[in-house]
Amino acid sequence: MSLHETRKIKIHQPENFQFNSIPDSHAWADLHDHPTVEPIGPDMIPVIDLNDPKLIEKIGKACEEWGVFLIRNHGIEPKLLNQFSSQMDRLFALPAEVKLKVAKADALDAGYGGDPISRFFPKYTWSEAFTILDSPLEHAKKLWPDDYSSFCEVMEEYKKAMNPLGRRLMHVMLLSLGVSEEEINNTPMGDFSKIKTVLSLNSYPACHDADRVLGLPPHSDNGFITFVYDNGVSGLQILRRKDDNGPKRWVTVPVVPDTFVVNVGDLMQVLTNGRFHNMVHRATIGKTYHRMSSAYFFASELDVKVSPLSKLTDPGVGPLYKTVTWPELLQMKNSLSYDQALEAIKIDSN
Ligand SMILES: C=C1C[C@]23C[C@@]1(O)CC[C@H]2[C@@]12CCC[C@@](C)(C(=O)O1)[C@H]2[C@@H]3C(=O)O
Ligand SMILES: O=C(O)CCC(=O)C(=O)O
Ligand SMILES: [Fe+2]
Repeated sequence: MSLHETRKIKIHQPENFQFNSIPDSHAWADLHDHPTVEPIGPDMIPVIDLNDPKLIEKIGKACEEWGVFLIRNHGIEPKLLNQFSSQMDRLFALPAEVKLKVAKADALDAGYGGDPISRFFPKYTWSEAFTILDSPLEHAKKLWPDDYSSFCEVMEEYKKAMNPLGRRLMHVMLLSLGVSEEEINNTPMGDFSKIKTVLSLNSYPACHDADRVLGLPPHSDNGFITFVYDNGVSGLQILRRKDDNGPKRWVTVPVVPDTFVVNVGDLMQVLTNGRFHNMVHRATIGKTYHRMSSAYFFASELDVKVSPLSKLTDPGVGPLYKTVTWPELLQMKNSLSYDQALEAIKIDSN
């Protein structure tokens, strides 16, 4: 099975997002299903310094309690991040007719278009995305026939720099659960050829009626972990998950310079046998500022079967999830209700 065997997507970019009033097709009714709160007090999302002597402990706690945290001192050069942001600006500033030259034919293809999850919701999103599966070269040549190399170089460099960071974090996460180095080496992260990464660039134009539109509907990511980097405009919100006796609420992720947001995805939940939980999040729209973000999905190669680590399965209970590949998860999200994929591979322990 490939990532591409999915339903067709239609491009639903509103005409450069210029409307006097929000069309019904883009007006969401249920954005206030839960209250939105600021990240303060008990809702303060952990910010973790990767040089912290208590790193393993802190990451483990953040994954168990939150499923999301910010990292600083991550080692990615500011110069590269500036170049990366400039290329994102350059891409989304292109006229709509140019971007549509590299439109995705299918929801999970590389290229320009909407995000794959919007198909599961009755309204369109106020966003556009550009997905890089392997090399962006073919698409960049169509977007900038005379000047495509700088985009490709920066995207490749970004992916190359992020890969070891992904490995390092996954390593620390598993160490925090008491998994030994040897066991980690037997997981997909122990073998470079078994990791697959995808880079998605997202653009969320400002909207005068921002409370009625949505950038990305609530979802969890499918891979192990995702790194989000944005242009300093807030908009990402997470659904507070930890059962802290409080009501469910959307917590706005703070904008902290020089950090990445890291979130736990579905494959990580499977690998850790539910010790770490995926994290539901959404992207909201601002009234004044155009937000841009990138999501670097760190997952396993398409044919790698991910199953709970034996070290993390309870002797009497066994694994909680059946073995699954990344495309199988995507496929299940396609054919079942969007949030039922992990339920579908749950092993009934009775
Ligand atoms: C490989 C990919 C990861 C992704 C699906 C995609 O083809 C490109 C888009 C990614 C995205 C973004 C929004 C949420 C998500 C779950 C989705 O449906 O499309 C992720 C997918 C993922 O996490 O695997
Ligand atoms: O834009 C963001 O902050 C989040 C993007 C995201 O969740 C995704 O691409 O899966
Ligand atoms: Fe996401």
